[in-house]
Amino acid sequence: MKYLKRSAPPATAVDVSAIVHGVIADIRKNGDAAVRRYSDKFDQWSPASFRLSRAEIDAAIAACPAQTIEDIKTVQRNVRLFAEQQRESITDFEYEIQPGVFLGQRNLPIQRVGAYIPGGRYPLLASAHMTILTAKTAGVPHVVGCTPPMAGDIPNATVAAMALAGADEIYLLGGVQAIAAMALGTESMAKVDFLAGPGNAFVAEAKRQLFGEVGIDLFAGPTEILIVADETADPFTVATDLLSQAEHGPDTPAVLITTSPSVGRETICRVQELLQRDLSTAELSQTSWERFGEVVVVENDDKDVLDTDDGNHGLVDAAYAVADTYASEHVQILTADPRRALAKMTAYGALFLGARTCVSYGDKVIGTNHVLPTKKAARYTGGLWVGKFLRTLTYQEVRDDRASGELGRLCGRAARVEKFEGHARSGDIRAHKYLGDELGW
Ligand SMILES: NC(=O)c1ccc[n+]([C@@H]2O[C@H](COP(=O)([O-])OP(=O)(O)OC[C@H]3O[C@@H](n4cnc5c(N)ncnc54)[C@H](O)[C@@H]3O)[C@@H](O)[C@H]2O)c1
Ligand SMILES: N[C@H](CO)Cc1c[nH]c[nH+]1
Ligand SMILES: [Zn+2]
Repeated sequence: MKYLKRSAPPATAVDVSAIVHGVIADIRKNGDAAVRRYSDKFDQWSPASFRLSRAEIDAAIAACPAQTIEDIKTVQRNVRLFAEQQRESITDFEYEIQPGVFLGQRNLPIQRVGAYIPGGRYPLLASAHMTILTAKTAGVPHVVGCTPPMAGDIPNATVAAMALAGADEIYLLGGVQAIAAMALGTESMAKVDFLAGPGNAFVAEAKRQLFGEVGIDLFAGPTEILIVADETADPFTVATDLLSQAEHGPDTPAVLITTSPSVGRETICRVQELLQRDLSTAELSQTSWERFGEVVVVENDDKDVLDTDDGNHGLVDAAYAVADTYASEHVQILTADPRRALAKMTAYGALFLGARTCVSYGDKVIGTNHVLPTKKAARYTGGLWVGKFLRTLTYQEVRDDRASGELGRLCGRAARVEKFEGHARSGDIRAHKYLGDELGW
């Protein structure tokens, strides 16, 4: 493995965890007053009510161009159809584990969900489809949506997407103050059971700190992209797609793992060219690329790599293995046989197979969820999906006397091995009732 470009992260200047801790503690103690103070401080936003009225929501929708509304509906259809397929893949069942003994599973929606739609830098209306609509498809009866104001005003398209996705309440509130208000509740906002949605480092950390008091979907912080490319990849496409995500903020890792030194070198040149090519977000992208961009060449000098049973695939498989160690949020596969990554890779938020698709399709239009794990959370979770809004609940019923008595005997013995006399007696009385055993106590 050889680095053609290494990341060079700056020494961290802000203690995100401490700032978030302070804001949450203040909101816990002072409720609405503290929420207002932080909204004013961080977003210069202190309206009479953070909650939008029906008239304000209708006005926001009316202010959007007709094409925007039509596109929102088209994309929401894709997101809904995919989420519905996911919902159908989750089944309730009842299983007779032994004669007369029934064990079952039911999937019930969470009752109150808080959905965060990012909006600090960009009006990220697509996140409304991913959070609110997915929760609604899971059957959540009440969804509260929060998004920050945009330059001191209502982000019309975001509000339209939130409303069309089915939000029951919409608040123009951002950052930690929104997350804490939804999780803890205030005088004016009833608390939710579960928080979903992506956000910047402050938002992700606030969700992490509040986990336990509320459920959270996953750690979905600042965006990441990783591309695996072989010699068939077009460096112009690779560079364009790396920069598609680098513009999210100054903290976006954009990584290329390639088996081709020339694709690696060419991509670095193309990135520099593209940054000069009338890219309105070039400043952020450049900062991200300089600080967190990496280009890694997986080389041909490891004999074991090439001596696999898979012949020519050896080197590309080695690239997939390197990519897995990053457990990146988005992994795009630009190789001759992209579907092979499905079999070879295990650690990613979402895979994008082949040059005909791209991360932006997933972000904006295609229908898979774009709320995905970052900071290597893909090692233990996938992205947001209907299943995250469901609680898988079990139940049991014993319909046979003999079965109950026999389980009682087993339970008595099992509990006494663990010194649980009280538990054991619950078993004993059933063995007594149904099998006539003596109660020894
Ligand atoms: N992982 C995912 O699934 C995913 C999906 C979409 C977006 N994202 C990420 O979401 C993020 C969106 O970030 P954003 O900033 O544009 O919007 P945001 O809505 O997440 O955050 C904006 C809020 O941050 C707060 N804030 C800003 N500076 C602060 C400070 N110094 N102290 C405390 N609070 C502060 C403000 O209250 C503001 O309302 C990006 O990092 C993007 O990459 C991730
Ligand atoms: N790439 C983001 C997930 O990290 C999602 C997104 C939506 N719009 C633009 N980007
Ligand atoms: Zn994106």
